[in-house]
Amino acid sequence: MAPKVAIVIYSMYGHTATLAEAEKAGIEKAGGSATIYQIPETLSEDVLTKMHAPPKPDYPIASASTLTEYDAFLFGVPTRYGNFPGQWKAFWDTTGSIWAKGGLAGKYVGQFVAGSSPGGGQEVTVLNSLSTYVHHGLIFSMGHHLGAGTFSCPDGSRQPTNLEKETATIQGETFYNIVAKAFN
Ligand SMILES: Cc1cc2nc3c(=O)[nH]c(=O)nc-3n(C[C@H](O)[C@H](O)[C@H](O)COP(=O)(O)O)c2cc1C
Repeated sequence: MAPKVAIVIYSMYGHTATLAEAEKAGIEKAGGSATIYQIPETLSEDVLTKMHAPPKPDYPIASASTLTEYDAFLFGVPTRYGNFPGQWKAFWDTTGSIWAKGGLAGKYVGQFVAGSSPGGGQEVTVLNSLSTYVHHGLIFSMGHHLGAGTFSCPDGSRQPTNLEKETATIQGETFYNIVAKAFN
């Protein structure tokens, strides 16, 4: 049976979304498939406009039940003040009970990141806080100690390079090959 993989992201300016597509390409290259979700936005349209955020990408919104439908996850996490965004905290707060009850034990997780400067964030806390719940949690790291990554420069103008997208694709392919072994 092939594992079902969800790539779950928060992306305000599109960098994390670009890496998510590259990760998905890697999973497909390995013979798997993946669905990209985004977690709910918590900021108002007015605030998003003031932050010059473009319209959201057209991905389905992840919910608590989403997490129970998949075997493995790659989380796309942009950096906010050296940590993960409040949107991710709000999502864990609403879904953490599922993780806490062990309802997702045996799931595999990995992550990739975006920031304004190389290594700008401490997003590892997303997985650290989760891995206490998720047995066999697979924290797969490639290149940057938090998985594939990109940086946007302070004005957001720098887009993910081909090398960064290639690293994300390699991470997706490798992640799927490792997880698929556990399902065969
Ligand atoms: C409120 C705010 C705080 C940020 N804090 C950091 C930070 O601490 N370190 C960093 O490297 N980048 C920081 N950034 C830059 C974002 O991580 C960067 O724009 C990244 O590309 C966001 O990913 P996205 O394009 O998918 O939204 C911040 C951006 C915003 C809007």
